[in-house]
Formats: sequence, structure tokens, C-alpha cells
Amino acid sequence: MITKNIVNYDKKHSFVTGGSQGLGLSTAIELIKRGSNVTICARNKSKLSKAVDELTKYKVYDDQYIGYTIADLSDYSQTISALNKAKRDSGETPSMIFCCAGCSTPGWFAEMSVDNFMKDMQTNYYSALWTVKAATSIIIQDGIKDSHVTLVSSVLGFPLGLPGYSSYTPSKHAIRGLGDTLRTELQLYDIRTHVYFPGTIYTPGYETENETKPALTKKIEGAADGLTPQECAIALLKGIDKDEYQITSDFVGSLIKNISRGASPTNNILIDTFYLLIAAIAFPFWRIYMDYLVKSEKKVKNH
Ligand SMILES: NC(=O)c1ccc[n+]([C@@H]2O[C@H](COP(=O)([O-])OP(=O)(O)OC[C@H]3O[C@@H](n4cnc5c(N)ncnc54)[C@H](OP(=O)(O)O)[C@@H]3O)[C@@H](O)[C@H]2O)c1
Ligand SMILES: CCCCCCCCCCCCCCC[C@@H](O)[C@@H](N)CO
Repeated sequence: MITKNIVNYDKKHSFVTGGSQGLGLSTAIELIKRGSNVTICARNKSKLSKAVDELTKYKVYDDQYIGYTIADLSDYSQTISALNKAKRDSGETPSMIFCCAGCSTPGWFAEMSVDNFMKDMQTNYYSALWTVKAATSIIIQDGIKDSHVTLVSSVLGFPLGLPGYSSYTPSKHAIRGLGDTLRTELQLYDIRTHVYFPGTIYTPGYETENETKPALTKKIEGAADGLTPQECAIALLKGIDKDEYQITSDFVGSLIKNISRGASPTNNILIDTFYLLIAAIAFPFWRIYMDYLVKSEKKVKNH
């Protein structure tokens, strides 16, 4: 198959949030293999420093820049400082922006604390919003062309409604809403927008979320296999190469994307319509099954 519009990362500066582990780290590795200069950003200094040691192994140029900045990206002032530091340290405006920072704290809605809801929204939505806001202000001010902004949502950013994810799902819907607007508006500045909607990724974050995840959520989620962060990073970059706006990397993602596409662009009208038809037939049965499982849980909880 011919892959069109291969994006050139060579000697460009990529800024990867959440780059100290999981999807962000794997994305940074794939970018380095493509000749990109890379800055990773997260909160924990020792994890960032260890990640830079790892990333250095994949260098393709002796003078390839690999660095880190520390920031809590849920805070706008820290975010703009991180972007400015990345530019200063490398001598180049970050123009390929990957918003991978995120977290998930599942649990039963009725049992979760208010802080839990705040944390997931701050970490997922606001960290992405502030990163894009800060990065695009520098890109526009510096007159950089051919830039890309990539947001990371989840298959739960589409209307799937999995029990146990009430603090996480709205933050991923918000990212999708942000992407929909940016896709149109950032064309003013030659900035392409992409949103990635992965299913399960086997990362350190996934291990952490499993500590609070209800057994029923695990069971439902287990119906679909996950991918490694490297597989996801490769799928993500492939989607960007094909200039896809909504990028998915598994079957469930392709189904749910196409039945909830709205006015978003298609990637391949024939294949996408095929997924839409399957989804239209299969999802009502899936929903009935899920509701049945939740109602059965009522009996478990009341014992
Ligand atoms: N794993 C999955 O099953 C899955 C599925 C779908 C979508 N996703 C999404 O994919 C993305 C990556 O997930 P992952 O599983 O790779 O996550 P992960 O292993 O938990 O890594 C999260 C990264 O984000 C950083 N981070 C968290 N909060 C931050 C903050 N406030 N400011 C700056 N950095 C912050 C973390 O470093 P520090 O803690 O040091 O800051 C770490 O580098 C997330 O957006 C997640 O929601 C994940
Ligand atoms: C024909 C319809 C079949 C439908 C099968 C649905 C299976 C549902 C599997 C959902 C997987 C959700 C994965 C979400 C993962 C993350 O977003 C989460 N782990 C947060 O980090």
C-alpha cells in the first residue's frame, strides 16, 4: 500500500509531554529514530533523566538534541516556561507537539472523591489545552510553518460509556472537542491537528489504574486486547503520515470512530463506511450486554 504525505521530522524539534514513560516515551523513541530533536516534559526529574539516557541510545545524528523540561502541565505558567526552556536549550522552536501526558483513576462514581474528578480533568484536559496554547503561541510568534499538534484522547473519548471511567471519560471527550475546533482554526497558521484514540496500552499508567479499577470494568475492558506503547507510537506516527485527523489503532477504535464521526473528515470513505455498518449492527447488542453486566453487579453489591 502507498503511504502518502510522509511527515518529515528530520532535524525538527518535537516536544513530547508525558515523555518519561509509557506512550510518551515510546513516541519520543520513534521520533528520534526519524531524526527529530526531542524535548520530553513531565513532573518527576529522576524519571525524565532516566528516560533521556534511554532515548540517547536511539540517536541517528551525533548532534541530535535530546533534553527534558520539568513542569506540572496542569498549570499554564509552568507550561509556557517549559516550552520556552525547550526552545532556549535546543536553540529551536518546538514545532511537532505531542500531548501524551495523562492519567486515569477509575472507580465507582458513587464512591469516588471530588479530588479524583478534578485530578483526571486537570491532568488530561488542562495539560493538553495548556500545552497546545503555549506551543502554538510560540509557533505563531516565530512564524514556523508545517507544524503538527497531536492530542491523545482514548477510545473512551468517543461515546462508548464504560462503567468505572466517570472521572476519565469526560476529560477525553473534552480533548476530542478541543481537537475538532483546532483542526479547523489552526489551518490559519499551517498547523495540522491530529487526535489519537487508543484502546488499552500496557504502560506503567495502566498498571497504576488497575489498582483502583472495579472488577467489572476490568472484565469489560478485557474483551479487547491491548497494545504495547511501541505499537501505539508506531500506529500514531503512521496516522500522522497519512494526514489522518482522528487516528485509531484497533478494531474497536475504528468501529466507534466511524459511528460517531459527526462532521470530522474520513480517512478512507469505503473502509470507514464498512466500519460504520458493522458498528451500527453490533453496538446495540454490545450496549444491551453491558447494561446486563452492570445490573448483575447490583446483586453482587447488595450482598
Ligand atoms: N494506558 C492506557 O491504557 C491508555 C489508553 C488510552 C489512552 N491513554 C492515554 O495515553 C496517554 C499516555 O498514557 P500512559 O498510559 O502512557 O501514561 P503513563 O504511563 O501514566 O505516563 C504518563 C506520563 O504523563 C506524565 N504526567 C502525568 N501528569 C502530568 C502533569 N500534570 N504534568 C506533566 N506530566 C504529567 C507522567 O510523568 P510524571 O508523573 O513524572 O509527571 C508520565 O510521563 C495518556 O493521555 C492516557 O490517558 C492511555
Ligand atoms: C462489536 C462491538 C464490540 C465492542 C467490544 C467493546 C470492547 C470494549 C473495550 C473497551 C476498551 C477500552 C479501553 C480504554 C482504555 C483506556 O482509555 C484506559 N485504560 C485509561 O487509561
